[in-house]
Amino acid sequence: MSWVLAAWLPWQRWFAAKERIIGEVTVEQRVPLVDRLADGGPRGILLTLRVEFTDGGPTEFYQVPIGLRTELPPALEPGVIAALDGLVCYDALADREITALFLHGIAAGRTLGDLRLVAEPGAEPLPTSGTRTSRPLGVEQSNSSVVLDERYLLKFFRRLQPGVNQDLELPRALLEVGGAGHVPAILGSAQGTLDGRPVTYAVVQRYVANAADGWSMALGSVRDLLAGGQPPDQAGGDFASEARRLGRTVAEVHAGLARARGTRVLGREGIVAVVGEMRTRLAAARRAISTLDRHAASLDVIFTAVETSVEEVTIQRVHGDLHLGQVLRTPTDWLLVDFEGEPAASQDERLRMRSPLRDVAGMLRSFDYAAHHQFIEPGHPTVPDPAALRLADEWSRRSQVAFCEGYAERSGTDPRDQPLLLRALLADKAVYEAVYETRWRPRWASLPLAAIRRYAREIASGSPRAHDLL
Ligand SMILES: Nc1ncnc2c1ncn2[C@@H]1O[C@H](COP(=O)(O)OP(=O)(O)O)[C@@H](O)[C@H]1O
Ligand SMILES: O=P(O)(O)O[C@H]1O[C@H](CO)[C@@H](O[C@H]2O[C@H](CO)[C@@H](O)[C@H](O)[C@H]2O)[C@H](O)[C@H]1O
Repeated sequence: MSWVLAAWLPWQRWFAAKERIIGEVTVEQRVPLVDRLADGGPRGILLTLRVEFTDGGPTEFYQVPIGLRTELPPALEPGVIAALDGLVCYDALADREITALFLHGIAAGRTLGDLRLVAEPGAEPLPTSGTRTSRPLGVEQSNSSVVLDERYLLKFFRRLQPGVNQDLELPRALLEVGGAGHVPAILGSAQGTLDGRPVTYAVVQRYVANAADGWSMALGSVRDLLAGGQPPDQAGGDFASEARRLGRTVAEVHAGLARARGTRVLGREGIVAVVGEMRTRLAAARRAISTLDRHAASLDVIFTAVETSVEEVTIQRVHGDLHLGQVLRTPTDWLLVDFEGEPAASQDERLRMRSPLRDVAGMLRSFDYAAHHQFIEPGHPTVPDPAALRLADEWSRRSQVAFCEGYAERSGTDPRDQPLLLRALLADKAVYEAVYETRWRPRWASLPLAAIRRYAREIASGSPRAHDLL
């Protein structure tokens, strides 16, 4: 079984270590979930896999809910892993008879081997039986989520790291301080132990059915704008009021996280350490993307400016990977999802306090992505039409400014009032994105690379003025 999984894992979207060569896969834990083989149903097992690599670097752990059946219904075929001893073995994510067990198990407070299924204290109770539908969410994601009865979202954290997952911890923290209005309600979780420490296998949230994700909304707005050919402030596709509202929401979530987990002030030494991380990230990115070499000196100018001129930075727990795909627009509000931080981050990195401007920079980058996404669509000319490019730039700038204004309305401070730090964070995020895209979606890499080129040019042409950043 281990060698079968070793061959199967690298092909899975959620397998994070794409660039490393697997040495060995062993089953770290095996939790029997159900055995209905005798009456034509599935046998379900939750496997925790220990993955070692030939480079001798850090071990990683992944979970795979496995199903075994004598005959596989067609809907489960995409998940097939192998045929084993007369049974078909498959990733059980699409199997309602297995996924519903988590929902019902949480409702009943069941313990299965090392796995504890726990209802969230004070939350709306989950059903103990009778779940009729279960469908994989079917969106681009780093983990795997399933929608049950169009009402509950069961999210399996594929790569397991010891410690309570931040996607559970931070929404809980917000609830403690009465600030959970901007996140989907957490209803339950699956907990276990890994390396002797608690680990979160999965969470159940309220599925927000009547919502549009920010990324799709932004793309729609840009499309409308280009179809009309009017400047964004006169066109139907203007996103500024949504961006302003989103800025307010993000500021409120930051205020909630600060109330719940506190803040600290980072002095010069701490700032130098943070800039050191940015330099390390850039150096690693340059090893993977040689075209970054020509911009490195300019980016370093801004990093040095932060080190030498920024006296102190207030830090706190933040979202960690905020972008338009992580926000949902309901009829009344914006909600934030996925507090896990950047997918490749270690648990220690995820727990670290950061400047809230890191999230602001993530969202500002996202407006830039949405505005320019049209230019990387298949069939689009390699050199964009200058008029379309001008409109896209204007859409991005208006959305960024409106977001900052909304943020300032609620927090009392405009992110643009910290131009050096904001610019360094924007550059750092774009460097992260360049690596992410090169690894996962090479066609998209030109989006952050174009931004890095632009930042480098702006930095080289003089020091940025406070409100002139975006
Ligand atoms: N509670 C929810 N209700 C509705 N849609 C959701 C919910 N949580 C997440 N989503 C959608 O699913 C997508 C992926 O979720 P996310 O938590 O970001 O997964 P991952 O950590 O695997 O990337 C989000 O971009 C959002 O559009
Ligand atoms: O949502 P995840 O936590 O998996 O975040 C990762 O994937 C994102 C893409 O799905 C990636 O975001 C980048 O692309 C988005 C559009 O698809 C864009 O809105 C973001 O601004 C851009 O960073 C994210 O960086 C990565 O960590």
